[in-house]
Amino acid sequence: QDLEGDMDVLKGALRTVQKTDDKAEMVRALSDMRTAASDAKTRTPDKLEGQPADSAQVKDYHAELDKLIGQIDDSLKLANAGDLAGAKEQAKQFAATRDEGHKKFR
Ligand code: HEM
Repeated sequence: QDLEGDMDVLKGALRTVQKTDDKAEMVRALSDMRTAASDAKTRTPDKLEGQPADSAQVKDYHAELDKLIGQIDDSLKLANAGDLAGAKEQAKQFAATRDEGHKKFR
């Protein structure tokens, strides 16, 4: 799984999160997003190729993905509690993190 593949999973699973009314399906989609975001942390975007692992930019890349993972966990908590509307509301915040990440690293 490369970074593009991780991003494609994020995109597809987010669409499921936004439209499903099935608790198990939503929990699965959010879990898939969590796995993809964690995997993305092990990849290097082209823009950061050659940057040392401890550089400010690489750290910021990881921090942006950790922010997304934290938001996914908040949504997962709600979904697991059966609050699908709340989980969807929380998932609206993913887009801002996505846009931030893309502006800086895509
Ligand atoms: C829910 C959140 C996100 C979604 C839905 C999303 C979706 C996508 C999609 C659809 C692509 C194009 C992939 C392709 O070419 O097939 C992409 C590329 C990319 N995204 Fe995201 N993204 C998200 C969050 C992030 C975050 C948080 C970061 C950075 C911290 C990030 C960094 C990148 C980079 C670097 C690329 C270019 C990858 C490449 O083609 O090599 N994305 N993203």
